[in-house]
Amino acid sequence: MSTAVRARDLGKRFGRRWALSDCNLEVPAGRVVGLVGPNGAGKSTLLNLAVGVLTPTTGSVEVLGSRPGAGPEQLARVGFVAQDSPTYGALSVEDHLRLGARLNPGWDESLAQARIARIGLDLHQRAGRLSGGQRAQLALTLAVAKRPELLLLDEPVASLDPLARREFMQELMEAVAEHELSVVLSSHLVSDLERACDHLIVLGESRVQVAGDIDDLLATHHRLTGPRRDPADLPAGQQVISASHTDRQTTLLVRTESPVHDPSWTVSSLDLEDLVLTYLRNASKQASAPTLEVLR
Ligand SMILES: Nc1ncnc2c1ncn2[C@@H]1O[C@H](COP(=O)(O)OP(=O)(O)OP(=O)(O)O)[C@@H](O)[C@H]1O
Repeated sequence: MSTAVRARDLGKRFGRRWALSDCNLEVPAGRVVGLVGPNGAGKSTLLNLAVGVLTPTTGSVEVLGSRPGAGPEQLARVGFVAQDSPTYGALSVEDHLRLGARLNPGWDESLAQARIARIGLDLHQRAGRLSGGQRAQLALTLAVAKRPELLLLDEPVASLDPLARREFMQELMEAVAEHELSVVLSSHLVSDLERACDHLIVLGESRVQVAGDIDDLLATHHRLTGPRRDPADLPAGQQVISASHTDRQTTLLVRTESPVHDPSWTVSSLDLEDLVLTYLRNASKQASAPTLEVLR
């Protein structure tokens, strides 16, 4: 199976602050990947590293088997829509399509025209006069019509109203089905991604908290509720992600490849949001825990 994005010990530091650190990832091709995390988690940094806009401070990243931005061929294989769907305000929709055709060797003019017509954009309208949602659709059209193998989208629905959000994701899914794309898209909200994505990367406090196919993640994480006990007593292979206790009762969120047979537990499944929030809570607890530090 080919790999869309592979990161090895990838890190990026701005001044004294690590925007991303110790990032190890292997994203299979053909997936729609949701990249989720709160403000400042490192999502844009990871996408900008993957597209070659930023260079790593540590480690390496490979996209479709090559270094990001390695040359014109590599650039043609990757579509990128940066945060806030950048377009040229003074240029019309038609000018954008002409620019796309001029700059991209694999440009699919009929795809671009059909998409613009379907969305209902006026070819003569300047991009500066379009609504935020329309600009996002224009930017997505430019990225899709270059016929990339991988599409990287940085918070594409952030500025859209709920209906436009839904339509945008629908359009994206159609593009994925029609053109066998791999997609990585970032968001703060799991609910934006739940329907569309089959793979998830959760970033928190500049680190990957958990990553994997969503079906696997949901099948291997369970909530266990039962009489109060020490999580350290669990069998090997049951990794405790979070634990909470009352006087009599313990609730654990565990990750395990095997079924839980212990009859003293009531085992229930998690939804994706529970899972993401648990990992993010852990990350912020670790970040705020006091650490010994050598000051220079
Ligand atoms: N060019 C830069 N110079 C300095 N610091 C930066 C730069 N870009 C990002 N950072 C810092 O790196 C951290 C991660 O930022 P990043 O934009 O990757 O997060 P994000 O998850 O995309 O956030 P958001 O959801 O708010 O867009 C933040 O603390 C941010 O302030």
